[in-house]
Amino acid sequence: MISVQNLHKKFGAFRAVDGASLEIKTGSITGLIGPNGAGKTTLFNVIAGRLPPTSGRVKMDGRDITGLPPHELFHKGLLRTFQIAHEFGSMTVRENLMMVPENQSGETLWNTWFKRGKIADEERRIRNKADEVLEFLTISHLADQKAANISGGQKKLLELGRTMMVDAKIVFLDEVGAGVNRTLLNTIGDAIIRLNKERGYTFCVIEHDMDFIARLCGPVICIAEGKVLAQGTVEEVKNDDRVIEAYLGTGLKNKVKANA
Ligand SMILES: Nc1ncnc2c1ncn2[C@@H]1O[C@H](COP(=O)(O)OP(=O)(O)OP(=O)(O)O)[C@@H](O)[C@H]1O
Repeated sequence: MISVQNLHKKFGAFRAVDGASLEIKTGSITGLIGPNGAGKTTLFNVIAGRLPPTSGRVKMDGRDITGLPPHELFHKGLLRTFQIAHEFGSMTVRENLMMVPENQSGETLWNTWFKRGKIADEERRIRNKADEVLEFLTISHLADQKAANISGGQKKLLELGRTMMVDAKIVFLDEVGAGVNRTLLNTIGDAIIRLNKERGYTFCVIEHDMDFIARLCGPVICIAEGKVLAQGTVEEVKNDDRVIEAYLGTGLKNKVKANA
C-alpha cells in the first residue's frame, strides 16, 4: 500500500500540493481525478521521486520512501509513465522494451570483450521477454517499427509495456488515455485490467476521461487545489457536490443538477 501523509509541494509561494493525504491500496486500480491544475501530476512527481516534497511523507508498505530518487523506487517496483510518452524514436519498439532491464552484462567493456556467450544468452532472454510483452499488449506487429513512427496511443501502450519488462508492483499512469482513439483506449484499458488481475499490479491512474475511469477504477480520489476533495466509488465521487463545484463552479453546478 502507498500512504501519502499530509504532503505539501510549493513552487515559490504557490501551493501545488497542499496537505494531501491519501491511500492507494495494494491490488487496486485507484483513479485520480480533478480539474486542470489541481496538482495531480505534481503529486505523482513527488510520490515517484521526480520532485522533493516541501513537507509530508510517502510510505510504501509501511516503509518511508519520501524523496527517494526514481531509480531506487524502480528497484522497489514503483514506476510511473508520463503524460507525454518518453520513447526513443530512432530505436524500434522491441529495442525500446529491451532497454529497460538494468544491469545487463553487455553494458561493461570487460563483459563485451570476455563474456560474449553470457551476453548473447541474456540478450536472447530479454528479447523473448520483450516479445512476450508485445504479444500481451497485442502490438507484436509493431516490434520492428521505429518508435517515432507509431501512433500516440501505441506509444502509450509501449510505456505500459516498459513497466512489464521489470517486476512492477505499483504503476502510476499519467493520462494514459489523452489523445488516444477509442479502440486503442479499450486495448490500453484491457491491458491494465489484465495486469491488475493476472499479475497483481496495483495502479494509480490520472485521467480526465470519466468513462475510462468508470470502467477501470475501484476507488476514485478527486483532488482540487492540491487537496483531497472527495473519495469513494466512481458514482459517489461523480455525484459529490464539492466535486461538481470544483469542476464547474457553483453557478454551473446548479444548472447541471437542474438538468439531471
Ligand atoms: N515546476 C513548476 N513550477 C511552477 N509551477 C508549477 C510547476 N509544476 C506545476 N506547477 C503548477 O502547479 C499547479 C498544479 O499543476 P499540475 O500539473 O500538478 O496539475 P494537474 O492536476 O496535473 O493538471 P492537468 O490535469 O492540467 O495536467 C498548476 O497551477 C501548475 O501551473
